[in-house]
Amino acid sequence: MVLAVEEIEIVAAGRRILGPVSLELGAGSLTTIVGPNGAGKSTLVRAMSGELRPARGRVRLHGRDIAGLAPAQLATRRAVLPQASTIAFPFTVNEVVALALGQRFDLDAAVRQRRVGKALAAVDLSGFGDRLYQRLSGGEQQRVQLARVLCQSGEPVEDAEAKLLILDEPTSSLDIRHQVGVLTIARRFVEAGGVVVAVLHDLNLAAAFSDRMIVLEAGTIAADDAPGPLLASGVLSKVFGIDMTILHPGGWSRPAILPDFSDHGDTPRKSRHLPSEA
Ligand SMILES: Nc1ncnc2c1ncn2[C@@H]1O[C@H](COP(=O)(O)OP(=O)(O)OP(=O)(O)O)[C@@H](O)[C@H]1O
Repeated sequence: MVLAVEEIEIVAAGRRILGPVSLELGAGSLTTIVGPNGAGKSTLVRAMSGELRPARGRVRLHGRDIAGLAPAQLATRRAVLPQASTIAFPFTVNEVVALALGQRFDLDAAVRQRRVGKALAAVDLSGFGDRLYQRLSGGEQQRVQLARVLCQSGEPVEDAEAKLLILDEPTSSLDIRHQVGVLTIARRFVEAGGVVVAVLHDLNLAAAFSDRMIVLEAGTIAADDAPGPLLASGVLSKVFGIDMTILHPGGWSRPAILPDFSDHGDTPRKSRHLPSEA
């Protein structure tokens, strides 16, 4: 098992905001975490990354308690894309991505530059290296941050250990092509033996790309299953409090979800502006 979350509880401001939660992530799997605003998704992935200490329970990475791993040991085993990243200094794109290699004194300058270039190419930003990060668009900045994460992780498996990527809303600022691009990168990473866990708000993307979806509701796991059976169970309608129509264009493995507005009068299909209804 690459990551094991064992009965963790996170307490903030005297209140339990997550838990108890238990789950395991194995090599070669892409898991998405979905759920309403405030359900505890970011809290869970911050605990998985070792950033937040649980009040109870523990997180093990490759069998070792994550709380006992030094930052440099953590950095070579897991890489984290946080929900928001601000860079206060006028760094170039190359410099931001190279921050990922800060602790890797074993890598010489040529190897570092090669890794930075490879990561930028993966996110479709070749040629952006000398530009100032602060002057990029929101979506470009998000892709630079993903490049930083890819640069840090390197190969999906090294020394027979699968690497873990933790991505908190990696597609929130991206256009549709780059959303698909980012999740394709995540899929390639797991197909090469790595592990990815991603928080996503887009249920269609989550269903299309993940092996497993975990639904969080009020700090606990409401469902944990492969996308097909999970969507069929109706749990998403219950947790989000909205009727949904599930389409199955490609069979169970690639369902698509549409919100169902049919009980609420004005639906997009019944718009007065459609020529057929004029
Ligand atoms: N440091 C904190 N102190 C007090 N409450 C907190 C703290 N951090 C998070 N919370 C609360 O814990 C709950 C879970 O927050 P979290 O950010 O994990 O939600 P989320 O599922 O990621 O939400 P979103 O979809 O809006 O990003 C929220 O109600 C939030 O207000």
